[in-house]
Amino acid sequence: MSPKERRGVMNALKLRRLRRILKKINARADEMSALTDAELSAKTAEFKERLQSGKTLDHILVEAFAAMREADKRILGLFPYDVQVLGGLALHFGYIIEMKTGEGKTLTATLPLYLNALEEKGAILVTTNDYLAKRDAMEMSPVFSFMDLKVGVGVYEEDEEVDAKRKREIYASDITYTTSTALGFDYLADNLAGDKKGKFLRPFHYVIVDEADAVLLDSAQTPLIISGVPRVQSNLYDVCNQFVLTLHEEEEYHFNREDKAVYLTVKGGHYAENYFNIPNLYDSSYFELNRHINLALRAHHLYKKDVDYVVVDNEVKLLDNRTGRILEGTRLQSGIHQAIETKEGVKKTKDSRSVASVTYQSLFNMFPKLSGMTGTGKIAEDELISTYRVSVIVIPTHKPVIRQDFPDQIYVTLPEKLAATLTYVKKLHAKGQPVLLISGTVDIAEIYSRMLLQEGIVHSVLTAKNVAKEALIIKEAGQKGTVTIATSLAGRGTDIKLGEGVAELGGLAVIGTERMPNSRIDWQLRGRAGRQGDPGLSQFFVSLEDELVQQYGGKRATCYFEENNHHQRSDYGQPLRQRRHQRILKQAQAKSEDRSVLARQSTIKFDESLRVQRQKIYALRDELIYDEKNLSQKVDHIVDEVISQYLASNSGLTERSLRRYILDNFSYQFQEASLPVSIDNQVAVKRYLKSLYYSEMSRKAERLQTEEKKSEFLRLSILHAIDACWLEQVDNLQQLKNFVSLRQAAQRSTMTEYYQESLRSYDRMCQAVKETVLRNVMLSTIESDGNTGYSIYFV
Ligand SMILES: Nc1ncnc2c1ncn2[C@@H]1O[C@H](COP(=O)(O)OP(=O)(O)OP(=O)(O)O)[C@@H](O)[C@H]1O
Repeated sequence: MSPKERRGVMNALKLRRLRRILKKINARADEMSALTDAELSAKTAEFKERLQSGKTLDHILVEAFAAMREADKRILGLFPYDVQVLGGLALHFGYIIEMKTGEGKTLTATLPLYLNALEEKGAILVTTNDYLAKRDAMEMSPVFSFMDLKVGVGVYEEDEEVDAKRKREIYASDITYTTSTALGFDYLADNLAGDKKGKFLRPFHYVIVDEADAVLLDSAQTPLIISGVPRVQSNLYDVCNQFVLTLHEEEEYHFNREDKAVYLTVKGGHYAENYFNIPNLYDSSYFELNRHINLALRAHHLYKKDVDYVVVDNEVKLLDNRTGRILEGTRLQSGIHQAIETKEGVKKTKDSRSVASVTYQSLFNMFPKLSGMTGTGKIAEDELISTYRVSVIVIPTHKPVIRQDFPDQIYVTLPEKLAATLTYVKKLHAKGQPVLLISGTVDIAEIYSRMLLQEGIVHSVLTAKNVAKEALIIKEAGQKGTVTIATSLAGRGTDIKLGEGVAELGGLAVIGTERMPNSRIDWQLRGRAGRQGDPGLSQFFVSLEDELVQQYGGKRATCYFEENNHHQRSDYGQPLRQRRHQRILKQAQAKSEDRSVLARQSTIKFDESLRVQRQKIYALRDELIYDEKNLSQKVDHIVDEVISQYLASNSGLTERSLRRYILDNFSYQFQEASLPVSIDNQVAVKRYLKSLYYSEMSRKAERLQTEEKKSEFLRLSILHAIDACWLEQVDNLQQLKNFVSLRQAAQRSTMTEYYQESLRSYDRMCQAVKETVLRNVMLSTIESDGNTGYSIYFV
């Protein structure tokens, strides 16, 4: 049995189990429809009671689905089809469901959301953009309120100030519609809170991720980052920029375009040692220099002006290379932005460091129950299983898909492809068939737009600039005679209904102007036609000059292109018909997909130690925030440990060094003429240092007056210490990651090295936290405002 056949059998088996439950749900339909409105909505309270008395979700599953299905019919006028109930069941059981576009995923999700919200721990639906989150929440909330459940929306207007109290209300809702980005940033913000008042999230419970493959895989490369305090600006940018200008490719540095990797060769390493007059570039004392050389190399070779960024008004601004738009306010992290600024000779901005960051993998893996919906999940199942431990079920369509997917038309050059696409569009347009032309980038979309204008064909262009407006336009893309040009992101998640008489013309025609970096996106694009059993067609036009082929097509494709890239060919303008060209295309796409999988795996591996450390730190913070007992004892213990450690590691203690230690850690005003202990008597020194601590604590206790305030003071002292040291550590790990990737050149086992070093730095951080706690309690000042309030100033 081939892997594909095996998957088919597995899928059928999974569906069989769900179908048995579906049968039971169907059997309850009449009983539910006989209920009055009041009786139906009272079901919610009844289910909750049953859960409280020890029943599980699976006990009430059949009845709850049947009740919610009836509510959907009464309130929304939509009775979920059998396939939607199957989809809903799979979502409840923690699968990612593959449901074709237009099959009604929004309605499907109401069933498992309802069931899982009954446990009163919250159910979250995550979509890809604000517009969809708001739209789905608005459209579905009538049925949830009818069933006595509250709906919250986790996305806000751009200028809206949302405080923790309001967020707490939103996340306390039974069902929250939000986006992956909003949820990620909220998670980080919640864990930066200094007290209970600032916390707003409940522990994660159940989530459904819409467009699961896009969120869980494609976006998973870019972590969400909250940036903060600027790092001290380095002057190494300029010297390293000068240095890399003197290097020769393949001599002193190696550049792999496919892997997007650039690094010094062994010879380059020696050259750097000579250039900077240092003994060993890879020694840890030259960490910063090495890092800056790496940054400069990357700035020069991996980031292209006008492709990856533009320089406007003496500022480097990043471009979104999928849409070609400027990403306002977005900056590259960890010094690469500054390295590009140096390369372009513009003024360097401050290099801010990341205060907190999380990847989608870590975020969604925190949910005890994760499920998702997508039009194209099966292709990526292996990766979804290995990364998220969720498997995929393909849900059959309500009506058979009758869309025709034609084989690609492949041309040698871009102009041939453009001309052929235009001819095809004109042919379809002449008979009134609506056309949706989808391009990979804004540039190409604009070229097509100009060509259509020259032909006098009226059309709309959508480039994902204004999601809400574009949703309205794309809704109309199925009307007779309509031509719409869109980038692959524009208008997704919007249903395209066919206009009158369009079905007879063959339905909507989706035309792809290039193959996308992965076949899942191709299928999503095709899926915009032929929804719910509508007729439709899809056709891709491709050239050997396309980015995908150029980058991943290999030598044979490049040679063939170079030999045939001229007008004199007898078959100029004709599509290439040999099978080998289809094969080249397929292999190029497969290679591009493999690269992305590898890149994601590497991100996950790097993220692993950060994830483990972050969870420990966040748990520690929560313990401090919610559980304040025995803080005094805890701090006593920490102080004792720090002092012992200090004495143990300073056997040759002098009076001068002890004085310095006291000034740095115990009191700025320490002025006693002679120390009242013998420096050789460690026990006495320790006793003396502790006495300094105790007397300072009693001074502070007097100021703070109540036990409650004293406890608050200690809590803040620890929290500040953790936050300050953790901030360093996040930044450290980021730097370490860059540093270690650089060492890949030296063929060491980079991951092992990274894990070992990150563990060591974590231990160092824990020690630093304790030392900072001591300094915080000793050196902080408390100012009372004359009434009952006071402010604490930490060092
Ligand atoms: N059970 C149903 N009965 C009648 N109409 C339905 C039913 N379910 C969904 N629909 C309609 O089908 C259309 C498509 O729904 P929806 O946009 O949710 O599909 P989708 O699967 O989410 O699409 P996309 O993949 O674009 O997100 C909507 O107009 C919806 O009202």
